[in-house]
Amino acid sequence: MAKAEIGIFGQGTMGRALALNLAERGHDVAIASRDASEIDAAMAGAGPLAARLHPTRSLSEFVAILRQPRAVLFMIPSGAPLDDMIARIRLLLDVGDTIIDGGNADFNATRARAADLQPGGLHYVGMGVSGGEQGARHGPSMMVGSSDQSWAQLRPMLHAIAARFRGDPCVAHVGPDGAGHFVKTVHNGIEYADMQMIAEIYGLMRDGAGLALAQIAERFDAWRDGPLQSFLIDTTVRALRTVDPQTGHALVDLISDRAGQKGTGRWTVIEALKLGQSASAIEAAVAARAWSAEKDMRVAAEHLLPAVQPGAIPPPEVLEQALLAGRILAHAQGFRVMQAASEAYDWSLDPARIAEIWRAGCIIRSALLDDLALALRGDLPFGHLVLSPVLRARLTASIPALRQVVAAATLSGLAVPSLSAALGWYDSLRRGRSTANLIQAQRDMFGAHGFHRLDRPGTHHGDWVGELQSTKDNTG
Ligand SMILES: NC(=O)C1=CN([C@@H]2O[C@H](COP(=O)(O)OP(=O)(O)OC[C@H]3O[C@@H](n4cnc5c(N)ncnc54)[C@H](OP(=O)(O)O)[C@@H]3O)[C@@H](O)[C@H]2O)C=CC1
Ligand SMILES: O=C(CO)[C@H](O)[C@H](O)COP(=O)(O)O
Repeated sequence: MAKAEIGIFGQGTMGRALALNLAERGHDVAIASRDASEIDAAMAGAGPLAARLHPTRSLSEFVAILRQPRAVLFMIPSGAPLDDMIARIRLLLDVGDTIIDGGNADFNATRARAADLQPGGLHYVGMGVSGGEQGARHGPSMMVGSSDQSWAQLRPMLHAIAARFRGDPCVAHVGPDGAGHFVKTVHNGIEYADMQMIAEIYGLMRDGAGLALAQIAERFDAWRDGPLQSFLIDTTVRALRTVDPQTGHALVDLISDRAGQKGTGRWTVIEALKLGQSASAIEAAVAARAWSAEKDMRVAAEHLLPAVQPGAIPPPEVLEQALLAGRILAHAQGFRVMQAASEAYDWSLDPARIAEIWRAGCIIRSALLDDLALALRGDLPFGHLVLSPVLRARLTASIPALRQVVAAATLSGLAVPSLSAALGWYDSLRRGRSTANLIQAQRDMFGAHGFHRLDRPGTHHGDWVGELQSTKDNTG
């Protein structure tokens, strides 16, 4: 008998937590996994909520227990595992049923999957879910890309389980097909930049100022209630204060300094470049993770390349403001990329609503997002957050600190790639006259690419003086 309103395939970290969240809000959920022991563990750990969970042991049993039109949520790795599961389950579904991918997926693949399923009458939803295990269990932030029909079907359940910010559910139908996964991808890109900038400030305190771990934790702790207030600063304080029970050492000092990455940061940068945009602070964060992985080379390089004597590191209040400026700029880059995608794919993304649903539940939730939501609802000259009156004032106050920190780090030979990329972007935007006139001259000289003049219309070429020294050398 069809009993369940939704089915969740994949009972790993996220699938299991979402199933319990739905059950707690009174929804009947069918659960399935390729691994029967995951189902047993999910049922055993559900306590009284087990009454609302319906364990299934085969795909046909899973589909049969779902009310029609069916809604099947996959919480498994994107890519080949998902494609394989879609190929199997589509044979069992009926016209009007909906497949939802709640994992982190490349939005291009989401669009292709939606287009592939549509002729057979199946709906496909790409839904970004953020908040990690705790978010999924007690209230995630969700970014839904779907048809209006699928949104109407899913909305009551998603509203019920979403995180709430002052009563507002942190879930939105952001656009069609790939829009939800695109927005989630950019969310993760911002997450990468925020984490990297926090790590850069930690590095300045550790390697520049020579502070002990407890002192660094104290500094971050003091920022928890100020303008940097956020989930990621909270996680930083907890990380810095956790002691390994086996050794009695600070756990963070025992963790290998090679960062992992599953792809969403990289996708943000790739899509930004494809759209003719730059997300340089996010790119620097992706690159920093990649460089961190080259541990053996770095250890060797420390002895082969000249050391730099660290100079004075700015005081905590300056570090705090610098981190705030960097955070604002990373978000501004992310929102700029989303705006470009919205135009390119005709999505009509509502950036203010996106900021609103990121105010609770997700990994990048922070006090800043409330300001961003306000700024995005207001006047946004040239579509740039850095020009909104709210953020202009914030940046005017905090950019001098960012300059001070980037300068001190540079002179001390301490890498702050994300903070300095953010500052470089800000300084590029801030100049009415760039240096691209020289680039245009070079392009015309070596490739006859042409240029526009300030004093007359049309495309022109230069009558360049002299000859190229390198050409003379080669022919001589
Ligand atoms: N963890 C997090 O903080 C977040 C994760 N996500 C995304 O959610 C999705 C699930 O992540 P998470 O729950 O953390 O991952 P887990 O590794 O905890 O669970 C993955 C689940 O997918 C199943 N699975 C793996 N490969 C296959 C396959 N080839 N066919 C069928 N099932 C398969 C696993 O089964 P088995 O145990 O048998 O391998 C398991 O049930 C991912 O797309 C991830 O990117 C999104 C937001 C946050
Ligand atoms: O989506 C998330 C949060 O929003 C996940 O935590 C994400 O998988 C982390 O990415 P990575 O493993 O690349 O650091």
